[in-house]
Amino acid sequence: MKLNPAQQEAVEYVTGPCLVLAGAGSGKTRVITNKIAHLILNCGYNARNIAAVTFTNKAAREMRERVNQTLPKGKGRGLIVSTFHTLGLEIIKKEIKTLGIKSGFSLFDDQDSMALLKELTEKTLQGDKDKLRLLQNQISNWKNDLVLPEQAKKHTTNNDEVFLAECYEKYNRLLAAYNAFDFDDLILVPTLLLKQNEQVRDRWQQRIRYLLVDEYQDTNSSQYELVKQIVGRRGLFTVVGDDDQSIYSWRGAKPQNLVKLGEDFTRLKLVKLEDNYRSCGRVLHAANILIANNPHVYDKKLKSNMEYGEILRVIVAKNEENEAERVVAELISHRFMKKTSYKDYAILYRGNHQARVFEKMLMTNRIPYKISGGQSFFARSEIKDIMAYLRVLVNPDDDNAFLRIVNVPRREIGPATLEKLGQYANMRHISMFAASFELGLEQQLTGKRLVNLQRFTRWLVELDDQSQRGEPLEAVRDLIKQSGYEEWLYETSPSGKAAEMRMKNVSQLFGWISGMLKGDEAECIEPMNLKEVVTRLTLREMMEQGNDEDEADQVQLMTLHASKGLEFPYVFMVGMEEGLLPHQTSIDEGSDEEERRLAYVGITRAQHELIFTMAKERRQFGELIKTEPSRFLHELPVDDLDWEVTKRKQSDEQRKEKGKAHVANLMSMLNK
Ligand SMILES: Nc1ncnc2c1ncn2[C@@H]1O[C@H](COP(=O)(O)OP(=O)(O)OP(=O)(O)O)[C@@H](O)[C@H]1O
Ligand SMILES: [Mg+2]
Repeated sequence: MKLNPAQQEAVEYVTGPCLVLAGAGSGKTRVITNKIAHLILNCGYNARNIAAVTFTNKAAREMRERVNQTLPKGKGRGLIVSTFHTLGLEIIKKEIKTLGIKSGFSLFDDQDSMALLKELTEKTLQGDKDKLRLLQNQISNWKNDLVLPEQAKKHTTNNDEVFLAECYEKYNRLLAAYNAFDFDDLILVPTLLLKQNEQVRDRWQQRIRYLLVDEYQDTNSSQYELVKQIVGRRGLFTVVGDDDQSIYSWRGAKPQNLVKLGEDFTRLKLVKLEDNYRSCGRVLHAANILIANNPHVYDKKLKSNMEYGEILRVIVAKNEENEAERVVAELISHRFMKKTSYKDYAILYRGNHQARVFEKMLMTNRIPYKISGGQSFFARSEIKDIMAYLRVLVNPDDDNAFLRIVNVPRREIGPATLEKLGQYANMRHISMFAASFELGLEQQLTGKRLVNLQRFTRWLVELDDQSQRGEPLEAVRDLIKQSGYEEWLYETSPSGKAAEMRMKNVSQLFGWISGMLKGDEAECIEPMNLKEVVTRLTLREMMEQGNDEDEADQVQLMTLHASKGLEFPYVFMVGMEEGLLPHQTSIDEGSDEEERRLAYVGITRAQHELIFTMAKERRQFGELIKTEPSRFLHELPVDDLDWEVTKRKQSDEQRKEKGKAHVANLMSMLNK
C-alpha cells in the first residue's frame, strides 16, 4: 500500500513514542495498519506482542481485516486488535486470581446499572429520573477519573456531594455482591491493578511490547492512564488523533491528553499529515472553514488530493416526513443516474430518534438499509431474555438476570413468591438462585410455589452440568428448546410474523455462540468456553450494536458519533437545524464547540458529494415547532452551498402528491 513521505516517516519510527496529529481523512488509520505490518515484517516483532486499540468494534474488525490482508497467512496470529474496553476485559479475565474475584462475573450495561441505582435509592430519590441520571453520570465521571468511593467521600464539600459519594460506595458494594462490573470498571479495574501491582504490570508490559491507539483524542483519563501503565518507561507506542474530532467530552474524553502526552513523554516524536485522500476539494474546504471557528491548540493544515467536486446542496423540506421523502427520492434518482450501490450512501443524524422516519420511508420504498446503534440487536427483548438465561447459567449470583427470566415463559412463579425468596436471600446474604435450594426456605414458601421455583432452578443446574461436561453448545440449544421460549414468543407476539422475526434473532444469537465456542468468530483468538462467550457477548452488547452485515448492499444510517473514522461516497447530513445540531443542551449551556466538531466529523465522512437537509417544521413533544437553519450552515462558505429555494405557491397537498409521484416514477424506472 502506498504511503506519502510523512506517513512513511511515522510508520518507520519505531524506537520511541510517536504521535500522529492530523485532520480527517489524512490517512492516520492507514498509518496504524501499515505500522503493524511493518513491525511484524521488518522489525522482528511477534504479532502477539503488538496491541492496537480503536474505539468501536466495527473499526476493530476493519483494522484486523486490513492488517491480515497485508500479512502472509498466520503472521498475524495473536495480534490484539480491540477496543479499550475489550482490552480491559481481557486483562481482568487473565488476572482474575490476583483480583480475587470469582470467574463468570457479569457485565452490567447502563440499564442494569441504572436498575441497581434505583434499588439503592428507592427511599431517597424515589425513582426521580433526572436525579438518577445525574447520579449515574457522577459515578461514571468518578470512575473515568480513577476516583474510588473513599476518595470521593473525602473530597465532598456539601450534603449533596456526600449523598452522591455514599451512593457510589453502596453501588460498588452491590456490584461486588452481584459479582459484576459496569462499563467504566472495564478500564478502571485493570488500570488500578497495573498501577498498584508491579508483577502484573511486568507481565503485561512483556506481553504488549508495542501499543498503537487510533482516535486518541477521545481517550479519557483512565484510558490514558491505562496506556501509560502498559507502555511503561519503554514508551514504545504510536497514537494517532485529531483534536478537531474530539466528540466524547461527555464521557470524560480529554483532548488535553494530546498535550499531556508531550509532557509525559519528552522524547515524543510528532508527525503531521497534511494531505487528505478522502474528500473532494469542496467538502474539505467547507470542513476547514467551519472548524476554523473553534479555537485551536495545534496548527493543522489539510489539502485535498482530489478534484474540487460538486456543489454542496441544502434541501429545505416542509416537515420531517417531507425531509425523509426528499432524501429517499434523491437517493433513488442519484443511484439510478450514477449506477452506484446502496451501500455508497450514508444518512447521518445527531440523535437516534431522528432515524425512525427515514427508516419508514426506506422501508416503504423497499430500499435495504442498516441502522448502526439505536434499537440495537441486543436491545431487543428476546435477545435480552436469552442473554439473561445465559448470564444466570454462568453466574447464578446475577439476581438481575435471574429476575428477568424466572417467569419468562410463565412458570407460575408470582411476585409474592419472589418477594419471599428475595427476603430470604437477603437475610442469608446469598443470591436468589442459591436461596431457592435451601431447606430453610420451606418456612417461607410452601407447596406448589416451592415446587415451581425449584423445578426451574434445578433445570438450570442440569443445564450447567451439561455445559460443564463439555457440551456447552448442546446446553444452550436445550435451554432454548426446553424453556418453551419459542411457543411463548408465538403466544405473546402481536403477530405470527413478528414472532418469526424474533425467533430469527434468537437463532442469530445462537449462531454467534456456536461460532465463539468453536473459535471461528472474527474476534476469537481461540475457542472459548461458555463463560467467556457470555462475557464477550455482553461486551458486544454494551459496545455496539448489531448484527453487522458489513458486506451487504444497504444504505447506512447512523448517528454522527457512530460515523467517526468511517467514509462514504455520498453523505446526507439531515436535521441541520438549531436545537438538533447544535443540540439544544449545548445551546442552553452556551457552548457549541463540541457540536461544531461533530458537524466537522460528519462533513469529513463524505468522499464525493454531500447534501444537507432540514425541515422547516418539526414535531416536538407532540407540538409542531418552527425551526431555524443550523448556525453551522451559515458558517459554511457561501459559494460552495446551493440553498434550495422553496416554491411557496405549491400547496402542501400538491407537494405531497408530487413527492409521491416522483418516487413512484423512479421506482418504475428502476424496475424496468
Ligand atoms: N498515501 C495514501 N495514498 C492514497 N490513499 C490514501 C493514502 N493514505 C490514506 N489513504 C486513503 O484515504 C482515506 C482516509 O484514510 P484514513 O481512514 O486512514 O484517514 P484518517 O486520518 O484515519 O481519517 P479519520 O480522521 O476520519 O479517522 C482512506 O480511504 C485511505 O485508504
Ligand atoms: Mg481514522
